Amino acid sequence: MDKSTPKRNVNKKRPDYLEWTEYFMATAFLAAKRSKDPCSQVGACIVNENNIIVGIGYNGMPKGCHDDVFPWMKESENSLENKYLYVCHAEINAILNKNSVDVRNCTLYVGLFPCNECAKVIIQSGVKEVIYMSDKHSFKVHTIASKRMFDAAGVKYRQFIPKNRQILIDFDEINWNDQSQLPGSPNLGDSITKKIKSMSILSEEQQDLNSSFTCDNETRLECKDKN
Ligand SMILES: O=c1ccn([C@H]2C[C@H](O)[C@@H](COP(=O)(O)O)O2)c(=O)[nH]1
Repeated sequence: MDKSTPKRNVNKKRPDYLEWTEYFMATAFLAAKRSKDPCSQVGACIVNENNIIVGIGYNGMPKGCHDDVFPWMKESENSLENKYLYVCHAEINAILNKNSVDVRNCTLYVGLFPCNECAKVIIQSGVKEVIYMSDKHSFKVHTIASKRMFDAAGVKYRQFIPKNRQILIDFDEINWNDQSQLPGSPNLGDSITKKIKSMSILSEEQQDLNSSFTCDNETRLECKDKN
């Protein structure tokens, strides 16, 4: 184990677990990493009353409209060459991707306050609450219209205030061979590579592949927008 890692009490509940709201917003931000939009990557995560995720989505081109073919521009004089006529918003994709019968009484976590078109679909689908990260378009008419509709329809909305500005995903964080987790298993060191190499179960070629994997196997979920 890393000498700098503080000792943990293996007989007590882990204190540094993710709270539900952090977990769901982080899931929305992780989904946003799939977006090809060069300017705004938006992710959404829909959760039912039992804290079960029932839909995830991000902004992207519709099926069959290839994202290498359709435009990502935003300021072309020819509006047919701008992305806006084509991109499916994250909220719509999350609702359409649902793996439950419906999303009635669900909560939608989203990176950006929903536009008026998304707000209509959110209301009609029965979502009861929207938790958003950024309200950077609050002064724009489509956001004002969204809030007017949410207020009239009784859809609650509130901004997510993160406890931590960053949540780190480190594929090496969990030491699977830590004796305190798996009594009796050998502690072969912290890195997956070291463990697998010392078990001598991989060919040279596989070990090389595995080493290159461990160079960049860290994903940072950054809450870039503070608004
Ligand atoms: O509620 C929303 C609003 C916007 N989006 C997507 C649509 C576009 O891909 C970008 C916005 O691009 P800008 O360059 O920032 O204008 O965000 C969404 O998914 N949901």
